[in-house]
Amino acid sequence: MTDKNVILLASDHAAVDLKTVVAEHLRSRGMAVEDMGTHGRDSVDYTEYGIRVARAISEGRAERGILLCGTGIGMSMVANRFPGVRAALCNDLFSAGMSRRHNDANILVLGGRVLGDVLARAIVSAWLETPFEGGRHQVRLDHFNQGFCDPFK
Ligand SMILES: O=C(CO)[C@H](O)[C@H](O)[C@H](O)COP(=O)(O)O
Repeated sequence: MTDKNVILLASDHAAVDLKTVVAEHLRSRGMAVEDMGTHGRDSVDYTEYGIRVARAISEGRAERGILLCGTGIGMSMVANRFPGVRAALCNDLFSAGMSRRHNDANILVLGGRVLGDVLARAIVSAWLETPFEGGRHQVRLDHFNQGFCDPFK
């Protein structure tokens, strides 16, 4: 069973400060946050923390997550390997909205060395508030579920 009101969060050391900003922003919006680490500024591997959130979303333990690393690139690479995960790296507002409207993204990825606090908060709000449009976009997402995008099928 998933809890729609819980957002899973994780980052590496490069984005741990922005993760705190994002967590406070989510709580101020009345959302519950499960912070899956890292919790300090010591150097860690983004892979270890990315899989925590991606696996939980893939297994249906929560509906949405937010991952952060220096650029967001590494976390995106990790998360999109998990079945059912649609992770979107959005370091701008337009992409954040579109990742929901067209891609039904269930993980938002942010770059802690790219974004300032104000823009990061705005991106998170846009991502939370924007609904999926369905229709032709659902047809395309179904292709993922049907193995259409699997290279060896
Ligand atoms: O994975 C990344 C890039 O795709 C992240 O930006 C990491 O945070 C970054 O590579 C960490 O770099 P560092 O030199 O080890 O701090």
